[in-house]
Amino acid sequence: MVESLTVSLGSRSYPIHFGANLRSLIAAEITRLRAEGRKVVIVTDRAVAEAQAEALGAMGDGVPTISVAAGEASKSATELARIWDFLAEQSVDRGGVVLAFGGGVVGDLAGFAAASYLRGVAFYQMPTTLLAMVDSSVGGKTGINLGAGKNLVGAFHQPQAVFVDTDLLTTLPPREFAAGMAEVIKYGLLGDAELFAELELTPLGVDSLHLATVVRRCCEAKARIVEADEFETAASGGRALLNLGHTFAHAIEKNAGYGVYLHGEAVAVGLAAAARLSRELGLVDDATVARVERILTAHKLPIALRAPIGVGTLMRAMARDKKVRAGQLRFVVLEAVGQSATHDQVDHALVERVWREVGAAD
Ligand SMILES: NC(=O)c1ccc[n+]([C@@H]2O[C@H](COP(=O)([O-])OP(=O)(O)OC[C@H]3O[C@@H](n4cnc5c(N)ncnc54)[C@H](O)[C@@H]3O)[C@@H](O)[C@H]2O)c1
Ligand SMILES: O=C(O)C(=O)C[C@@H](O)[C@H](O)[C@H](O)COP(=O)(O)O
Ligand SMILES: [Zn+2]
Repeated sequence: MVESLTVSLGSRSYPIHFGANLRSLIAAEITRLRAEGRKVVIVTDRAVAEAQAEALGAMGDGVPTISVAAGEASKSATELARIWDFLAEQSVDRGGVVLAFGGGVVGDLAGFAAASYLRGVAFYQMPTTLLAMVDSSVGGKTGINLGAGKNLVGAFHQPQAVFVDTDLLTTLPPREFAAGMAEVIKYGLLGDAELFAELELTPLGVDSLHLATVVRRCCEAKARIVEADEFETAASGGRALLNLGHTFAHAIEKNAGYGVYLHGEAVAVGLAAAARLSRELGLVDDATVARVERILTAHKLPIALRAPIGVGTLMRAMARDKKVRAGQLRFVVLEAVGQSATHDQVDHALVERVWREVGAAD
């Protein structure tokens, strides 16, 4: 059975479909689009194309497909240009449709190619990682990395629809499943204390009977946040809350070298750091920090850097964060488990102390 929820954004509204064997639904959608004379292309990565060859074949029989190398390094200007060239070679016109079949890397990259090619063509998301199902496939943030920092070039471009089939996760490597759990735990921390408590009691695994329910709950949370603040312009709170842990995480990803920490692993260290920063600011107590660290560890996620990176280097990378205004860092902090807020004017000395606590070097 297919269940759906709508992300309500006026003319940019779209459904998120949940169910098993959604490939037949998407195959039908592709057939409908092609019957209307619309050119459909698929963007995926090589590991997904191999692990999910059957699903890809069932959906994309005869559909031109481009595969990028698996991993964060593909979120680059080089790969973006390769996809633009592919779209041109395939004579994709303004009625064209890009289907992103993969994790967050494929979704962000293909989504930005769709946002920019011919000044914008339609795209669909079929996420294949836990992280992409609960977070990156919803909300329309697309983009690539620069040497200077994560996601520094991109666009808001909402998909036409998202197809979430948790059966695709059976081939996902355990380390990648754990990385997705960092974003799930993020949802608990930023606004769903009940979800957090459930995960504390029973860590979620790929075999958990309620996996699909948890995925849907995260999508619902993200949909409501995005509906309220699509372009992340709220003066406080709003969509920026989805960035909990990310001011730290993006500095780690950039400085360790893209791909050394999976995004979710860097977010896990970032969540631990955000909890510690919230304690420094007097917002939460030691017990809350301990709960955050315990739940991350229980889901096989890091809570400290694996190898030291200099505090100065990390602080300089943070200055590139997209939440910075007039040179001031903006952090997402915890007020309790299940309650978060944005916080401006944080003393840099406190941030440096937190970096050292999670393993940064002088
Ligand atoms: N746009 C957003 O709102 C948003 C939100 C969160 C994260 N992101 C971005 O998402 C990216 C991380 O996404 P990710 O964690 O999905 O990583 P990913 O896209 O690199 O996928 C993880 C790995 O798993 C493999 N894989 C994917 N699905 C598989 C499957 N079903 N079976 C076997 N292997 C599979 C991939 O080939 C890859 O090697 C980062 O670039 C991050 O910045 C974006
Ligand atoms: O959708 C959002 O908004 C998010 O912040 C979700 C994050 O998990 C995601 O990593 C996002 O790509 C970060 O965006 P950025 O604007 O901080 O680069
Ligand atoms: Zn993220």
